Order: sequence, then C-alpha cells, then structure tokens
Amino acid sequence: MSKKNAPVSKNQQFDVEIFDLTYLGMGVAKIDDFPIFVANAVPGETVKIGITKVASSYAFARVIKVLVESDNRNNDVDADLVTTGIAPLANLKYPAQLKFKQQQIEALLKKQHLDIPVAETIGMENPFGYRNKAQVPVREIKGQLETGFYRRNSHNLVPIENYFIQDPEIDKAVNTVRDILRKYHVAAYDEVNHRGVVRTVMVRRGYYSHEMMIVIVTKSRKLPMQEVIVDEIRAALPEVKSIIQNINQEKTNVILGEKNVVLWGNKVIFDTLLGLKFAIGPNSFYQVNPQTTENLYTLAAQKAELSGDEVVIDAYSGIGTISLTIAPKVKQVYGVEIVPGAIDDAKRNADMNNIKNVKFTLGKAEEQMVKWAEADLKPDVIFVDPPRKGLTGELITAAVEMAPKKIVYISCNPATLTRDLEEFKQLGYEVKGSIQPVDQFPQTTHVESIAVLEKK
Ligand SMILES: C[S@@+](CC[C@H](N)C(=O)[O-])C[C@H]1O[C@@H](n2cnc3c(N)ncnc32)[C@H](O)[C@@H]1O
Repeated sequence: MSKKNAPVSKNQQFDVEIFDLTYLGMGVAKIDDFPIFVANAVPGETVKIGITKVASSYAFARVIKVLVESDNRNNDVDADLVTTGIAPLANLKYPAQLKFKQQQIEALLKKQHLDIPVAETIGMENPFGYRNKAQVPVREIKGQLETGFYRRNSHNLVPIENYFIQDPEIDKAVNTVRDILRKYHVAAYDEVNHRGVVRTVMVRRGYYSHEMMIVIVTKSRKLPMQEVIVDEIRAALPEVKSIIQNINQEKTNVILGEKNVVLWGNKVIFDTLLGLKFAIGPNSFYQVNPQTTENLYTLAAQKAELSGDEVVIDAYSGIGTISLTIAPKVKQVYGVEIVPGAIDDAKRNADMNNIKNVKFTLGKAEEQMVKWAEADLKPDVIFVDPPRKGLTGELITAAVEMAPKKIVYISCNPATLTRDLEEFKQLGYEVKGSIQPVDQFPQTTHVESIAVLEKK
C-alpha cells in the first residue's frame, strides 16, 4: 500500500481500541487493517487519537482523550517521562509491566517456533530511583543551557529535573552541575552546527559506597572556567570522588569519546557488589541496577550448579563482575572483554579482592572463543552476557565445540536471545527448564533474562 492509499492522513482524529503493545511500549490500534502506533495508550483502552505521522504501511498517533481507561493504566506519572525515552512503560502499573516483559519473550519464542516456557518476571520491591548512572544530554533552549532527555524518535530536548528512575542523588547532581555551567556561561553543544562546549553530563553513584563520579563530556579540548567549576561541584556535592572531562570531538551519537582528563580526584569510583569491591572507570560498562544485578548474578550462579571444580569462561566480562563473583565457587575463570579500560578495571578488581584464579584477556569474544576452542580449552560452564546485538555464529559454534556441560546466557535483548537459542538448538544445545526474566530496567521496555542451555 502506498502512503497515498493509507486510510488515514495527518491530523485526522479517530476513536480506536488499543489491542496490543509494541516492544517499544506503543499502543497498537488498527483502522481498516492499517496499524496505528499510539504513544501513551494502554491495551484494553478506547482512546480518541490524532494522527501525527503517516508512512506507507503504518502511522503514528497521539492520545487526545482516553475514553475507556484500562485498569492497568498508572495515572500517577508525568507524561514527559512516557513520551521521552526515560520511562516509556511508566504509564503501566508495575504488575502489568512485568507481564509485558514475560509476554515479549513468549511471543519471540513463538516466532522462532521454540517451545520453551518463560517464568514470571522477577520484579523489584521499589521499582523507582534505581539507576546508578545518568547520561544526560546538554543543549541550549531559548538562550539557556538545559539538561533533560530527547523526546522519543527525535533530537528535541525536553528539560527534566526529576528523572524518576535514577537515584535521586544523581538527579540532584545533574541539576547542580547544570546550574554551575549556567552560572559560568559555558556554552551547550549545538549538534546542528557541531559547535559549543558541553555535550553530556554523566553521573555515576555507588549504591553502597555513595561515591560519585561526574563526567563532563565536551566537544572542545578545553573546558572554560575549569577550576571554578570543579571547586563549585566539590563544594555543592561532597560525595564526589572523581571529576572527569571526557573529550568527544566527533559528529556522532556515541556519547563518550576516548580521551579522559581527570580534573580532580580519582580516575575511578569504587562500589560493592555481592560483597566484592569494584573499581569503575568512566568508559566501563557497569550494570545500572545494582539491586537486581545481585539477584541476577546469584540466580545465574545457582542455575550453573557449580560444585567447585569447574573451569569457566565468562564471555563479555566487562570489569569482571560475573567472573569475580563466581571465582570463589570454581577452579578457574577465563574472561574476555573488548574495552581496554574495562579489562584494566577487571584486573585491578581481581587484585583488590585478592582473587587469583581469574585470567582476563582483551579482545573480541567471538575471536577469543575460537582461539580457546583451537587451544582445546574444555570449560565446564560458559557464561555469555553480550550487548544487545547478541552472539555471532562463530562464537556459538566455538562454544558448542568446547562441549561445556552448561551455557548460561544472560541477555538484555530477547530478540537476539531467541535468535541465538534457535542456532544453539541446531547444534544440539537446548534450554533446560524455563527462561527467567529479571526486571533490571523497571518503567522501561528493556527485558533482561537468563537461559541455561545443555547438550541434548
Ligand atoms: C552486557 S555487558 C556485560 C558486562 C558484564 N558481564 C557485567 O555484567 O558487568 C556487555 C559487555 O560486552 C563488551 N563487548 C561488546 N562487544 C564485545 C565483543 N565483541 N567482544 C567482547 N566484549 C564485548 C562490552 O564492552 C560490555 O562490557
């Protein structure tokens, strides 16, 4: 159907029933079989919508009025948090969010013709204010430097002060840094002309340690008024242990550049996870929800049924969180990770916790796994915790060649998880029991889960 033949046009209004929710949390309605994706609409509702954009095979719309409201709607939330990418599921009551995540995995398994049960999502008791990290874009609006979040599918910044899912102390720090930058007339980055100074403010805060790191990402090499800015941040935020300028001169959506300049304090902050101490640098991945991460790793280790004698691979090992928390339960761990700073942190973390039976290798997991298979390494258990794009075919083949008793797959993207499970199945490894979703990212559409594979 061409756009001309679409049964709707921009600005038209309709009363529709919402019958589904996309994986991005948009309500779905149909007009003459033509799908309409409606921001901030909940399945089961009848809503009056206004069409905002028409493409050849679908259209987008906004809610003008909710005519029949779903019991699952949470009205107790600021609409900006739903329409920006911050908390797109916050318009659903929490039990409905947990169900949505379980159903996401079930639907994707069905598409792959995989008959695997999915357990109920393990949720949080208090699913707000959990994020230990913020990365907030900085832009100029009406002549003033603002921090906030982009409206969904756009680069229009919505100024925000309460981010709802971030540690409130982090929100406070972002707003404080914003005020200090304003006070000294530091220019915000202008992405159209690729001019200006500050692109992003990143804040990390240790959940247990309360140590704070402030990273000011700049387009320019120099941060004007650097000394006074540092002094004022330290005076206003006594938890700060590290102030870093990260330089990113590229025309890119990638947030951090490679060069870090320590403006004051340490290169890293420290926090504790499952009783171990971790150093966390600005460029290293560290799970953003420390409370559920402890559950996730405990569960992953339980599911691996470790007895103490195992040789284990931890592919995509980051700063060594999985490797080091399971090391005391096994004979030897081999970790592989692509980011040099994360490998440095991982080695330091092993030393700091006096853990000797872990070896970290810098490299691509897909290449290192092939090397280990060729070297005839015979791990008993392989943990994989890849980024959203999932595993490669060569990694899956190498993992199977090493013939482990178990492969524990921790996934942050059910689409690539189910794709990879299908490939493992072809090679004789199948999921034991059910897939377990764990809600690492409440109020958002992200779905984290654990699957354990065994040779059939
Ligand atoms: C989801 S994180 C998991 C990190 C760690 N397991 C944790 O829970 O803290 C994925 C990690 O994979 C790393 N990574 C991305 N692509 C990679 C690749 N091709 N080979 C190895 N590591 C990679 C990222 O830098 C990141 O640290």
